[in-house]
Amino acid sequence: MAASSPPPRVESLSNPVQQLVINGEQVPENYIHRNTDDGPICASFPVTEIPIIDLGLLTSSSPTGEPELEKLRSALSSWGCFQAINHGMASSFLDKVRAVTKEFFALPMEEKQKYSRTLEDIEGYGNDTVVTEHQTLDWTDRLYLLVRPEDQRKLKLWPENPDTFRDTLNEYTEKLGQLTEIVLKAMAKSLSLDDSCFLDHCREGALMYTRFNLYPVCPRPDVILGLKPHADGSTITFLLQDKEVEGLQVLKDDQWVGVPIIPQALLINLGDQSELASNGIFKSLVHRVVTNSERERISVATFLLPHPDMEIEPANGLVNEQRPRLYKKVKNYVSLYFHNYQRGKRPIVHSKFKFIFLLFFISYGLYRKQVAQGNSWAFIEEEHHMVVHWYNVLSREV
Ligand SMILES: O=C(O)CCC(=O)C(=O)O
Ligand SMILES: [Fe+2]
Repeated sequence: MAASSPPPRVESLSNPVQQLVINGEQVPENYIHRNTDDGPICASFPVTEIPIIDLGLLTSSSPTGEPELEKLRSALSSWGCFQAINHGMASSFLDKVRAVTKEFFALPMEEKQKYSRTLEDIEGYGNDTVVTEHQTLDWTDRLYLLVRPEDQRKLKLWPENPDTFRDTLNEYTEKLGQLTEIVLKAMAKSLSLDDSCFLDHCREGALMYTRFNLYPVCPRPDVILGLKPHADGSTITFLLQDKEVEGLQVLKDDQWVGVPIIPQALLINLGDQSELASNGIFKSLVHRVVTNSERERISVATFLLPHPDMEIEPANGLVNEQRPRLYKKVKNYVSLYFHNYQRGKRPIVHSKFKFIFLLFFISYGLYRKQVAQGNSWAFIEEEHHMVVHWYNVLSREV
């Protein structure tokens, strides 16, 4: 092969991390983070209070709901997540979801491998797809299942062991479906938009995937991550954390901070598709998972995604002359997402208008010209608004 030809395409499945641990194998090189632009990997970053939102108050029509809506808007614009309490699920039920997750991962390897994913599919039991030779792998095993729409479920990948697994997942999905409506409506209300603005993305044919994560005990937590930094590609994500073992960290003001465990809470993360639909007012949460040399950890993440044919773009009410349109229209964002994730990149960057700087450049040029001609400020302002207006109109068509 000529020296200039591209390296061969590497696409394969990696072995379950649990298998490496059981076999006592040396940690393969491709799990080690060599150049951490993202700062040191450290499990002991400060644990900080994440905003707590009472979902019962969000649905209340009395004035007590107003401050909670304001809290929600502020949490999603500054953090991109919140701890949801009073969500209608009993603590004993959340414990049951955690218990079936642990029981599944505790099964013998041959039993779990009955549900193994293939290279062509994202669903099933397994680990990262290796897409490039430079990829750093995550220290985690997963069981990834589509739970909605129900008629698209691949039941052959749904464990029959433990025997309560399927019923528990069914009930959990049902309950998260109810919460979805509450949260998406409140998100719209908090921005003074029509109630259906975010909900419309997730009605007919919307997808819901649940991912059961296991982070086995790791011999090198100083250089290995459970999950590399990412923001979810979803509209929102519901995350049920391990009840005892911490590990999730979020990026806040360029610092990694640990997320405390509130056993009865669900952490709700804002995904890229809502950042985009809110024209950047809400921020999708950048997060990662650190590993632990003493205890394994589990978590259960449920991702809510628009139907792949649905076009998502900044809401009309959030694009104006003061706030130009920041993102392009996207469709099937998740396909873009996976391609980038394994390469450690953020796909939302590709949805940003690259030529927003042009807007400022043109405005500045006009400003200089008008000042030179001695025109009034009001005239200059009017011309600036016209430029922004045309930018908004034209960027809609891209
Ligand atoms: O395990 C966690 O706490 C986070 C999981 C997560 O971020 C994901 O599955 O996308
Ligand atoms: Fe995530």
